[in-house]
Amino acid sequence: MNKVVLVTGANSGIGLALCERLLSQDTEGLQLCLACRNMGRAQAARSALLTSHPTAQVALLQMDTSSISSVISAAQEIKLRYNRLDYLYLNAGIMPNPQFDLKGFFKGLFSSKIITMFATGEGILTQKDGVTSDGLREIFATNLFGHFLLIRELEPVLCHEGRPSQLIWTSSSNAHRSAFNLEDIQHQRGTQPYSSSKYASDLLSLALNTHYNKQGLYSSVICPGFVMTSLTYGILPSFPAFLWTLLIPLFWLIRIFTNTFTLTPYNGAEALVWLFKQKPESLDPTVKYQSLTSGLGNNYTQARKMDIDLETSKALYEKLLQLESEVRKKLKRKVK
Ligand SMILES: NC(=O)C1=CN([C@@H]2O[C@H](COP(=O)(O)OP(=O)(O)OC[C@H]3O[C@@H](n4cnc5c(N)ncnc54)[C@H](OP(=O)(O)O)[C@@H]3O)[C@@H](O)[C@H]2O)C=CC1
Ligand SMILES: CC(C)CCC[C@@H](C)[C@H]1CC[C@H]2C3=C(CC[C@]12C)[C@@]1(C)CCC(=O)[C@@H](C)[C@@H]1CC3
Repeated sequence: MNKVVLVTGANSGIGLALCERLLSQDTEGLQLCLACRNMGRAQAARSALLTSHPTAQVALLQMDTSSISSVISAAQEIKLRYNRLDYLYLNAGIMPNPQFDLKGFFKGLFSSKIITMFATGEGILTQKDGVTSDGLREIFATNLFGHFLLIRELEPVLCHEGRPSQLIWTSSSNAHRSAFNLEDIQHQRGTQPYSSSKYASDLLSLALNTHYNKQGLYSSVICPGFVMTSLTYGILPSFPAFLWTLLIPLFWLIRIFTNTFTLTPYNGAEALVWLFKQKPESLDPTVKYQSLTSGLGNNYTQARKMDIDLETSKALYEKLLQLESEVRKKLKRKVK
């Protein structure tokens, strides 16, 4: 039977590399659906995939994860097209208006935290967040809440006892407990909305396992490591792409000390591909699966314990349900 795989944010970077790698493993037995906000870029990604895999089944779906109405209509379309989804990769993500703290970076270079700084970006990155047309914080809506709503909408095609389905989140080692506040889940008051949204996805994944495992739905999180994509190029906007390329030998050197410098989308997708091959029942819901690349360039996946607890994950889940009911009410009023 064909496996149906839906990937959000599939038109570039890690999402696109994941699609390419899945098709390289099994072109015939897969039905891929690329869920993207920009259909022009989605078409280009589909053409690229079909060039290397001409017989592959690659469908497109328009979805903007930051928009409630877009997620709801995309979910309706998915339910019309497919009886079941085997894998849902929750990969779309943004880090808009990043501010790189150069002073903090140089301070970190000469401190004992140098490896942690390169592995997690801790202490050197903040972001200026925006507000969506639904009135939600943009990073929270795009990285977390849109995906939460999508899962809720897709329950009928995801929950099947006997044949489990998998949710796989592209989280980050930049997810820190200190950036997250249960009283401010959208991170309206702080300067690290990206870290907060990724920490929230770690918590949510645990809560989803608590709620859905009995119904045959499992959730896991991964970190792709530091990958050079449009998201990371945006961190130093005045730095042209060719300068990043010039830095690659330096990054290879750093990789000897921290194998989190996966650098290419292909390498970064390692843990996503690894999870595709695992039995979901055998996975640990309290670990993050990390894509790693050794100094010699070999890829592997390693499980790392997350700094999360069940109580906070349940509390976040309740808050998300409450927010969901509020936005649905608002949407109904708008339609009337
Ligand atoms: N690069 C890195 O070092 C790391 C990345 N990550 C995570 O990996 C994931 C993929 O990022 P990466 O490949 O690096 O970056 P890219 O910018 O290349 O990919 C991000 C993808 O998400 C899509 N996207 C953004 N906003 C929306 C939206 N509102 N609705 C639908 N799709 C959207 C983008 O579409 P569009 O082309 O239209 O913008 C794009 O396809 C993200 O979740 C990121 O946080 C985690 C750790 C490290
Ligand atoms: C110009 C200098 C010589 C080199 C600057 C390097 C930094 C821009 C990077 C060093 C570690 C990187 C990193 C990320 C972004 C770019 C760096 C800060 C992330 C925060 C990107 C998003 C994530 O989710 C993290 C896992 C990355 C961690 C490492």
